[in-house]
Amino acid sequence: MPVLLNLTGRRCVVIGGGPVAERKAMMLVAAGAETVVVSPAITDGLLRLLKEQRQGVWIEREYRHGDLAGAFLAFAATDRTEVNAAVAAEAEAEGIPINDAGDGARGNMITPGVLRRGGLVVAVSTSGAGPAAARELIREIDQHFGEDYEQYIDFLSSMRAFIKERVSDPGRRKRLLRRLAESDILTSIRGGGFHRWDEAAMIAWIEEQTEE
Ligand SMILES: C[C@@]1(CC(=O)O)C2=NC(=C\c3[nH]c(c(CCC(=O)O)c3CC(=O)O)Cc3[nH]c(c(CC(=O)O)c3CCC(=O)O)/C=C3\N/C(=C\2)[C@@H](CCC(=O)O)[C@]3(C)CC(=O)O)/[C@H]1CCC(=O)O
Ligand SMILES: NC(=O)c1ccc[n+]([C@@H]2O[C@H](COP(=O)([O-])OP(=O)(O)OC[C@H]3O[C@@H](n4cnc5c(N)ncnc54)[C@H](O)[C@@H]3O)[C@@H](O)[C@H]2O)c1
Repeated sequence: MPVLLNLTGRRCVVIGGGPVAERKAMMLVAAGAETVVVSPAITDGLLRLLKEQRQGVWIEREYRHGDLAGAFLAFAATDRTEVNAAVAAEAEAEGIPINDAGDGARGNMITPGVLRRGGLVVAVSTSGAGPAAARELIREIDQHFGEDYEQYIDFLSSMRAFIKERVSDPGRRKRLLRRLAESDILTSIRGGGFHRWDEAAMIAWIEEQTEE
């Protein structure tokens, strides 16, 4: 069951500082998490992120039991199986979800390949069968989702908020939201002929749907 987590301000701990840890930490910082990396050495990319941009904290030493205190999520990404296993055991004991980059099955959460277009999120997972294949599929999907989707999601977001604010009857609201999802706005955005709707246009659309 894939879920999207809101990580804003949440403490997330990454153990290890190689390219794999860098990928996980970048994702956490982008999600607004309070990111903590514990590792005696880190990649240049992580150094830039954590020290120069001050987006997160680098604890410059090996993992110690207790490093996961207060963590919302934990990531074990060292190149040492016994360390990753110890991190996984601490997380398990503390009830903290754990991603083990060296052994997907030992952890209880895996990171899928992800494509984002504004609010649109496409995730691809092979359930650990072939992570490189997940990455390739994302590249393929990437070609099918242009910037037009970003505009489309923006439009859906403002229109949905407007409908929720103006239409109180649940049945009518549901019908309108379904019509909205079925509308050909995306086609018109793609054709280049779409202009942001003002309040009058939104009201007109709602009335048009109600008349039919
Ligand atoms: C999608 C992506 C997201 C991300 O990491 O953020 C991701 N792996 C990526 C790339 C990648 N990983 C590996 C290669 C080398 C080729 C190969 O082996 O196939 C490449 C390709 C590359 O680097 O180009 C090796 C590898 N990966 C795992 C193991 C251990 C094991 O098998 O359990 C080993 C063997 C290690 C060893 O040999 O020791 C485990 C996991 N990797 C996952 C995710 C989770 C399952 C996702 C799924 O399948 O749904 C899972 C279970 C746990 C996790 O890490 O969450 C990311 C694409 C990022 C992007 O888009 O750029
Ligand atoms: N999940 C994935 O996507 C994926 C992809 C490739 C490899 N892997 C696995 O993940 C592991 C890490 O990959 P990498 O390329 O980043 O490895 P790496 O060897 O480049 O980096 C390992 C990092 O772990 C740190 N480290 C070592 N011992 C530590 C300790 N006791 N406490 C804290 N940090 C410690 C090192 O300082 C280093 O920064 C690999 O060994 C492999 O098993 C996973």
